[in-house]
Amino acid sequence: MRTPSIYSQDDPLTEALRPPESETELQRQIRLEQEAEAKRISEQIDEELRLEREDLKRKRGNVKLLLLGQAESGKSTLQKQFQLMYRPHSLEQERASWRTVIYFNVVRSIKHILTTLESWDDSLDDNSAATGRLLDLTIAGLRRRLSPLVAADGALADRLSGGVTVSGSGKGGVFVRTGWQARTIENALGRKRARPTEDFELKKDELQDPLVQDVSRMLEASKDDIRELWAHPTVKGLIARRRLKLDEWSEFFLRHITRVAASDYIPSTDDILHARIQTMGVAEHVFDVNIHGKAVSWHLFDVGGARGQRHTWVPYFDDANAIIFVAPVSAFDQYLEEDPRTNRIDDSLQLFTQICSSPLLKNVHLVLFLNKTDLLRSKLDNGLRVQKYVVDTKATQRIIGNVRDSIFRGYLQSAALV
Ligand SMILES: Nc1nc2c(ncn2[C@@H]2O[C@H](COP(=O)(O)OP(=O)(O)OP(=O)(O)O)[C@@H](O)[C@H]2O)c(=O)[nH]1
Ligand SMILES: [Mg+2]
Repeated sequence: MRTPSIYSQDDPLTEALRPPESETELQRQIRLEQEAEAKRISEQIDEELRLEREDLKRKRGNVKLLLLGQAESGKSTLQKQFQLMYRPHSLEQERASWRTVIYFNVVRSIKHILTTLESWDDSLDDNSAATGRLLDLTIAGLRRRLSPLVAADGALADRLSGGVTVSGSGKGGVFVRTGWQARTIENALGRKRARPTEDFELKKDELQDPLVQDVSRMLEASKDDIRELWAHPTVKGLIARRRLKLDEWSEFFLRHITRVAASDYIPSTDDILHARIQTMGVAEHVFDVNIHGKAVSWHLFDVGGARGQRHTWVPYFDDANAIIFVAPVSAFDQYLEEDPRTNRIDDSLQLFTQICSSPLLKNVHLVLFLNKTDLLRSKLDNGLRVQKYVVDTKATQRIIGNVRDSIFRGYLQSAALV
């Protein structure tokens, strides 16, 4: 009787694989080696399949979300809101580096006011010649005293951008790439350093940045002059006549100049949400979110919205799960920085139409986020009329009665949804 064998006599496959009765010792050795190698390969394949399955499982818990929209629509601000909700500690770590951005925003605003005043035609003013001369003298004094602060504009821009300039994306805007917060400190110290682990370390470094320290000293010394400039009747008059247009963040920081110019200033969360710096390329932010007890990783891609940046979005379309399209409804009286002939609402509508008709995005969930409604309300309260600005005929036809609703309808119409 044959000894029991692993080769079952009932299974035809096993029967076929049975070694021949006449197998020599050498042949047996070779066969066993081949079987061991086959087993190793099979186990390797099993392991690879297991890893692939795990990866797939992990990916199923991953959500890729794109934040799209024109420049200044509020994408990075929305991303900061996500950060506040899901990774507040990381915003805490960045807090001090936002000081450089806010100083830059303030210096740019003062520069913009002074430049506009330079080209101001005094025949537009109602004041008598004597009062006009007096006002001129006051402004000349302010300009002289504020000039060292205004001169820091270029150095602050370089600190933030690392000296990288972007052509064709607006007039002299400063763009930052992902990870700019840590790089700003590296640039300040002029050497590479490990990522900061403690808030204190970051604050200390930032406070040691000689440029930021200089600007802080100048701001503190100039805060009365800045307040005087901001409250000056000529400046107020130019704003009222819309000959001087200030961005929302400019007005915000100038209103809070006493606090911002204090030597121990650390930006508040509200300040960080108001700070303005343009995004370059695509910046990924990962948030672990617990949804009904299941951990999901949200990969939020915040993109640069200026026209010169939009080509960088396309590689991210392929495997996106959802898009939040950010539309600034208050922008009806504004024009693109990168193309001053194009109304911002018209550009936003066009962009939305392109996104909606892209075949790459046909299976992607789309959220239309109508942003800056607070500014829309205050503009309408101040008597601005949407019809005067928006040239997109489709949207304009709809702009009757409730303006917010009609802009919304314009978006839907452009997307061929109504
Ligand atoms: N008043 C008001 N300001 C807002 C709102 N959302 C954003 N902002 C401000 O608008 C400015 C521009 O916002 P960002 O988030 O930098 O714009 P962005 O879309 O990321 O712009 P790019 O990076 O150039 O594409 C910032 O100063 C924000 O504080 C809003 O709902 N209301
Ligand atoms: Mg941005």
